[in-house]
Amino acid sequence: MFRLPFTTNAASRAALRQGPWSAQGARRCMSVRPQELSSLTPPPRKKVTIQTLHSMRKANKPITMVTAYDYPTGQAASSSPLIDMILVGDSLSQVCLGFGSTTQLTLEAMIHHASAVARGATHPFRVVDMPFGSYHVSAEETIRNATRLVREGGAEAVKMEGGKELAEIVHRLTELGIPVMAHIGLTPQRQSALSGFKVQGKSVEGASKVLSDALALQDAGAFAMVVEAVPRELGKHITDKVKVPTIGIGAGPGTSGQVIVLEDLVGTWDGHKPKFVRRFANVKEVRDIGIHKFGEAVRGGSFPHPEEESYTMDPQLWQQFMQSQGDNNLALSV
Ligand SMILES: Nc1nc(=O)c2c([nH]1)NC[C@@H]1CN(c3ccc(C(=O)N[C@@H](CCC(=O)O)C(=O)O)cc3)CN21
Ligand SMILES: CC(C)C(=O)C(=O)O
Repeated sequence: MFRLPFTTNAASRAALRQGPWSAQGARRCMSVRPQELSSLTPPPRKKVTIQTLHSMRKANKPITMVTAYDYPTGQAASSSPLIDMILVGDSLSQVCLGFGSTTQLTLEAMIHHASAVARGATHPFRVVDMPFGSYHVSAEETIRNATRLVREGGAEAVKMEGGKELAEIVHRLTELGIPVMAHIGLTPQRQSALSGFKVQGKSVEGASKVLSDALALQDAGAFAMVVEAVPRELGKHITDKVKVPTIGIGAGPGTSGQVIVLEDLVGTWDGHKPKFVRRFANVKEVRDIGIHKFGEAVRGGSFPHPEEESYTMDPQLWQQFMQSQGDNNLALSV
């Protein structure tokens, strides 16, 4: 069921479902009577599944994925029918929690945030990152942690960073019914071992390592893979060689889809900006103007407006109350 918060009647729900992406829809909404709306609105976007994603890859229809970290961003990521997948990425650690790297994120924090995203999300397929250390110790512990992400975090699949060394655990999880999205190329959790955030697969050996990781993880059962920060020639070549969807971030236009951090694309993150980030909106500016205007209005005494933005009490009851307090000043003070 397609859920929309904030609305109380069927007509406004239908109008909202039409959404800001459809200028034509908006015009129609204004020109027809509410009871006619439901017949004009397109059906809500169907729930995206692994099968949907595999069909899209086959049909060469680019797949879209954005990150989300909490209930409102889960809703935001679901606000367009053009978004297919949500990633509760461990970039959460930096973008949302203010840590210096993704390695500081705990499993508990990830579960806390992923479950909020799941409550806000509608049709997109939800993937949750396994935090650093949560899939490193043993198969048993990895399975226990992935299970918690599914059961408590609402994950429909988990993602883990690494190459062929993960093939065995990817196979195990897949067999148990926990779909795994691989993450190859630049793996930010290994930032220290890689001596920084560097484009991967630029040398002959490097390119062949990333390709062999992709093939090994596909064979192990990964249903899709993130390919991060590799030359675009390699991004395309890997996509041609594997059958599962490749979702690129800094891997060029030749992958099956693209993923980007939500705060990067809407412009609320003003930290480091990798080359592959495009800012599609400047929400930070709008947000900060709003906050400043609130400050100005309170300082200037124009907020809140006494009638429009506050409550009042029956004058007789107010009088009784003041008398009960032994106070003879009966005038309303505000
Ligand atoms: N806001 C945000 N966006 C992200 O995409 C992101 C995060 N945070 N945090 C976790 C990881 C870290 N990521 C990063 C971070 C930096 C570069 C980066 O600066 N890359 C260099 C490559 C330079 C080269 O080797 O040529 C660049 O300049 O783009 C890439 C990915 C991607 N992830
Ligand atoms: C950058 C994307 C792919 C990611 O893994 C994250 O947001 O954590």
